[in-house]
Amino acid sequence: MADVTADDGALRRFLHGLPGVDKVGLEARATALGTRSIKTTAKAYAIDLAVSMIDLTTLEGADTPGKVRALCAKGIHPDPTDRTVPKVAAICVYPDMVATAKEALAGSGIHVASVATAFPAGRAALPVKLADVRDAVAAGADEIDMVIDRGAFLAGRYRSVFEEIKAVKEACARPEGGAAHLKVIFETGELQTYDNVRRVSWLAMLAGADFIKTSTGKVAVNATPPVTLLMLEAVRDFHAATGVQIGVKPAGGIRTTKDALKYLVMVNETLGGPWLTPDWFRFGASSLLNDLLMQRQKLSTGRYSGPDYVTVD
Ligand SMILES: O=C[C@H](O)COP(=O)(O)O
Repeated sequence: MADVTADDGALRRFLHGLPGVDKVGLEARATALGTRSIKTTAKAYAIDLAVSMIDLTTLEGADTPGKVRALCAKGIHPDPTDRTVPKVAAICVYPDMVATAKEALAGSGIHVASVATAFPAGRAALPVKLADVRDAVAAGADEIDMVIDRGAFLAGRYRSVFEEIKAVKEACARPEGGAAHLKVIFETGELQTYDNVRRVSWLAMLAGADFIKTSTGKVAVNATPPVTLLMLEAVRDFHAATGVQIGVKPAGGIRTTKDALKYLVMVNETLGGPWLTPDWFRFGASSLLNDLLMQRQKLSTGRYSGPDYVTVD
């Protein structure tokens, strides 16, 4: 693929040259994939897969070290009475909680993800955003979830967004070698059109995103099936054009097993097996795990357990 990022004009021409999104077709595809039925054995497998793909999240101003430690314990053993339940993929916290989470998760293999770049609004000068990222990486973050500057994107300043993502990617490097993985959050609920979602997906992937993520969970409209499907298709097309595999993370408002399974069907149908692992697909969610545990219990015993079975966050 030619270097479409060589200068401002080339980048703009490329992004505006992407095919326009057929809104009706996209929404119909997302609805159709959401109505596929899943057989009981496949459902049990899919529930455990979904658990293993969760970035178990707490992003509240009132977060305390105790709350973060409790969340980490839950991520390691989601059901203390049943050690066959898999662990989650990551615990997602603000940068000042990274060290606490890192310590609580030591030896578990669960990653610490941290939001950065003045999450959730993304409104700060670049040096402040980069300091935020370096702080989280120095504290031990394995993954950085940055937010893009939606104002710049909507004003058509694509180069600025591109350069910011590149700079954040560089700030993810650890002095001792290696780097935190970079997830780029679009806040799709603020991007106004599906065409913008397709453009920003390509922009982020060209700039070096390891993952593209829908939302912060902090605005009115968060992850939706059509937007996620559009991003999965962009990842498929980027892979076909460059050979580079990029991960996808819908986040915000995904609370039920039914919804999670719809997303897994979309991944399977759009990208296939290579993406059906926690390395390449995640759910950003604070309460989805509880519903997955309840449905898992229902599948194995035929009934829902009592209200004390899962911890209520
Ligand atoms: O990235 C994760 C989201 O902030 C979680 O949103 P949620 O509380 O709606 O699950």
